[in-house]
Amino acid sequence: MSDMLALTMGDPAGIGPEITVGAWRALHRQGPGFVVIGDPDILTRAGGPVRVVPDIAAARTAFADAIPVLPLSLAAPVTPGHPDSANADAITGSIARAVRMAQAGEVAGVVTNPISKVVLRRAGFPHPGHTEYLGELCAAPGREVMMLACPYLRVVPVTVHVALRRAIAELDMPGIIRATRTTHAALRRDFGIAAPRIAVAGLNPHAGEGGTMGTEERDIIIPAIEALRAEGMDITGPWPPDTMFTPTARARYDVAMCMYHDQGLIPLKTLDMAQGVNVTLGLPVIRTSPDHGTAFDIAGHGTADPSSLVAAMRMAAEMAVNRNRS
Ligand SMILES: NC(=O)C1=CN([C@@H]2O[C@H](COP(=O)(O)OP(=O)(O)OC[C@H]3O[C@@H](n4cnc5c(N)ncnc54)[C@H](O)[C@@H]3O)[C@@H](O)[C@H]2O)C=CC1
Ligand SMILES: NCC(=O)COP(=O)(O)O
Repeated sequence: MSDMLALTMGDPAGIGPEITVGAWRALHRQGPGFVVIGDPDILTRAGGPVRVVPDIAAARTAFADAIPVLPLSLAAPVTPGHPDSANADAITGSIARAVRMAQAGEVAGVVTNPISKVVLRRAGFPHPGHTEYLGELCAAPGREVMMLACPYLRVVPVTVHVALRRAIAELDMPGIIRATRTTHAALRRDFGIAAPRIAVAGLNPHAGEGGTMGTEERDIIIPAIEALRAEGMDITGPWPPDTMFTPTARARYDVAMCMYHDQGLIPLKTLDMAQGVNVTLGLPVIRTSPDHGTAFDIAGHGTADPSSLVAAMRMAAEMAVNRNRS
């Protein structure tokens, strides 16, 4: 099994280049090692010692001394903080190449730098984000599940990048069951949790208060929980969302299945944005990323914290070891 990871360039006008340099500084002695698929000049400008390499073997050799880069050309010059949709093909091309390398076994996993969804959308990119694009690249559309994890909490949003009104309308029993089965299997295979304890959030205040504050719990969430329990899962809920993230409540579960994006991501990022990692479950390739975005407001200032990218690298390497073992 390869011990190297592929790191995508992300949006070159965001903080990706500087956190890449910061992550290399944190990891170049002990690893995990990584190779960047991106523009070497942008990384040099961000302060990194950079070495252009022809392949993964050369990248492994170079990693202790410099950031190894498999070069990729940009269509437009880069000004930090000012993204340009002209670079969309290079940004998505970096992701596609990283996935091909993982599929070929050249790298143990893919770590992605942040992209801007709106910048890619303007260039015609049809996906809401990496997660769905990865499903397509792995020929497994619809199998991908987003999870965010930090040392204190794991959350899976059952509905993801849709307007809140649509998330509520689209919430259904098959969606909850699919996301929970994928999460259960991934916690066993990639995270070494033999019998995952799963907590399911309600959608409405007080988890519907017996149907007086909403009926989704009664009609959708409870039937899904009962079906999953019948499969043998250790699963509880629906829990009132306002109290299920307290320290006492969190001690009772390994993952919280959340009904919409912000229900899970707000507690996670509030608890520990610096160590938060975004993981894609359910795919044949391992993929992690920092939990934050492109941070255009501080790009090029030299103040971006690389901790989340470092945590993403470490988590991808640990997942690869667990997956290999299982
Ligand atoms: N995995 C990915 O590719 C992700 C991409 N995004 C995209 O990023 C873009 C910007 O999203 P926002 O909501 O503004 O979130 P953001 O995470 O980029 O920024 C939110 C705030 O946190 C700060 N921040 C973020 N990362 C930081 C770091 N490493 N060090 C220091 N400060 C940091 C920023 O300066 C900003 O004030 C959007 O287009 C969004 O779609 C957002 C999340 C994940
Ligand atoms: N809020 C999480 C996020 O935006 C990451 O999305 P993705 O690009 O990993 O699909």
